[in-house]
Amino acid sequence: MTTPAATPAAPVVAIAYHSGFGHTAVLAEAVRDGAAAEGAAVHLVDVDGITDEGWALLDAADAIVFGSPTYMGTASGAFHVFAEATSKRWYGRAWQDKLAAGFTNSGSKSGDKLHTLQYFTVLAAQHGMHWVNLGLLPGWNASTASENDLNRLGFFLGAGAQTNSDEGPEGVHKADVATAEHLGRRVAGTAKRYAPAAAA
Ligand SMILES: Cc1cc2nc3c(=O)[nH]c(=O)nc-3n(C[C@H](O)[C@H](O)[C@H](O)COP(=O)(O)O)c2cc1C
Repeated sequence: MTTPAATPAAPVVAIAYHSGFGHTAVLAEAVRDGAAAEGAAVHLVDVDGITDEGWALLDAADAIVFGSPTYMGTASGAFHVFAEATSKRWYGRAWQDKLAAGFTNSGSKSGDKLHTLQYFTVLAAQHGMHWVNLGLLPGWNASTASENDLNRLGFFLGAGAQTNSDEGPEGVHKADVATAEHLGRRVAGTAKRYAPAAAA
């Protein structure tokens, strides 16, 4: 007698983000859409003034995607306040073995965004989380390439976006939005395979 194949539970992805002026929020929503398209239950958690309900959503997630604008070459002050407050989880190893990933947005093409993504990886490692990288080759790096390529800014650690300093949230580059969607799909797909709760 054959038993039906187990249907894995939908993975739960939480996006812990800050956005001072709404640009990074557009990317958070794109990560959400990508993860949802891959079958995840997704929660957007604005970490600026995070509530008990927000903390509970993060605690219950299989994967937490960190997102922040790059301010002065690192994550924003509000994100750092949140990161320091995660120390309570760190003491109890509450996030051990969850998946983690990250995205950032800034005004310059580079703007030292790599440092923000690296900061997220260290935060994740301190919590014993497993980092999910972007998983894309760099775009826009050949004579035949286009600025509309996925991963047009060529990051490997996570999704990097650039928004012109004189444009509002509607100016977030469509290729960067698509790259953030890709990250959401990748995190949800990885959670289906590896996250303890999703595989249970
Ligand atoms: C205090 C401050 C510091 C900034 N530092 C950087 C930086 O280091 N590199 C950069 O490229 N852009 C920098 N910017 C520009 C922001 O990253 C950019 O405006 C971004 O789109 C803001 O995203 P948000 O609307 O989600 O806050 C800075 C902006 C502010 C307000």
